[in-house]
Amino acid sequence: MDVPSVFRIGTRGSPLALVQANMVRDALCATHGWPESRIEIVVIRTTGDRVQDRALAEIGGKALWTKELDRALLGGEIDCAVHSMKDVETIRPEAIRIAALLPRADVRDRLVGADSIAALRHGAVLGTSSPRRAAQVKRLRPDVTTILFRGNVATRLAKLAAGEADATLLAAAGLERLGRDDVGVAIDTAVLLPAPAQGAVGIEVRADDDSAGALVEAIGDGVTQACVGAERALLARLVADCHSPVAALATIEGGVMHIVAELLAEDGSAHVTGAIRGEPGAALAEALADDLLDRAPESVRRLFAG
Ligand SMILES: NCc1[nH]cc(CCC(=O)O)c1CC(=O)O
Repeated sequence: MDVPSVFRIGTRGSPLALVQANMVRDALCATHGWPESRIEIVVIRTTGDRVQDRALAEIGGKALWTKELDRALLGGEIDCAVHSMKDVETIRPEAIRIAALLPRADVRDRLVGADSIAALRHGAVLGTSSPRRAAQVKRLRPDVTTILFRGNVATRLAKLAAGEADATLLAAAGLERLGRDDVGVAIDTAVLLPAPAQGAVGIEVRADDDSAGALVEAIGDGVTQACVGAERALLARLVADCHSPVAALATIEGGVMHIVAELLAEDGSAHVTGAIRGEPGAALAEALADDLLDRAPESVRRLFAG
């Protein structure tokens, strides 16, 4: 195989992104018997990193975390790009391929600032920039209001400590990777269903780069790829993305896939949930998406499927 002497991993520069890039480096070195010096980590600044003061959905919405990495990948500056799959747009350029997913971490959200959603004080303020988390908490607690919380994990925890909100929700996976799993309490997925692809780190390559593709595929986890693939197929069928108030979780047990999903009105005043069990794959997720759209109240359905 034609292998470059140095394998370049492209990543964003946030502390979480760097940890995730290091995880990919370690997996590649362990699997291929490479010394660490074989890998170069290339930090690329994205639009999402620059713009901190507005709702992500407002600033032109799409590809905030991926556009610059895509450009570097397609331009041959890097051999692969590492992403939190939760932040990767539903529809990717044809010239880019998700070659592997690392084994998925804890998929749950952690609540910081209270012991449970029920225990939030009356009229509590939740800091979040996630339409899904805002809608889910308002559904359970209509008295709660939300304010926009952006920035990386440390920034959000600092805002909470400064009293800007009573509580916030953060992905357990991100906290764990940053060594902060002492923070907050994990909320059961039966209470707060996570975002599609939450807890999954993906590695993309150029679709025509068979050499990088094979090297990266060797560190992939098949179950994670199937489950995250199904969650992303559900998003695609809904014409939704990471700014949509949608939650979904696919799991596989004994070769059977189980998908649970939830669509919400942005203020949590309406929602629809559903589940399906069957042969792993996109078709199963699409069937669940169609069922949810069929049953969704109008205030929910109008947010989805174009
Ligand atoms: N949108 C930001 C983002 N993207 C991925 C993670 C956490 C790591 C993961 O879910 O894999 C986070 C932070 C958070 O939601 O708390």
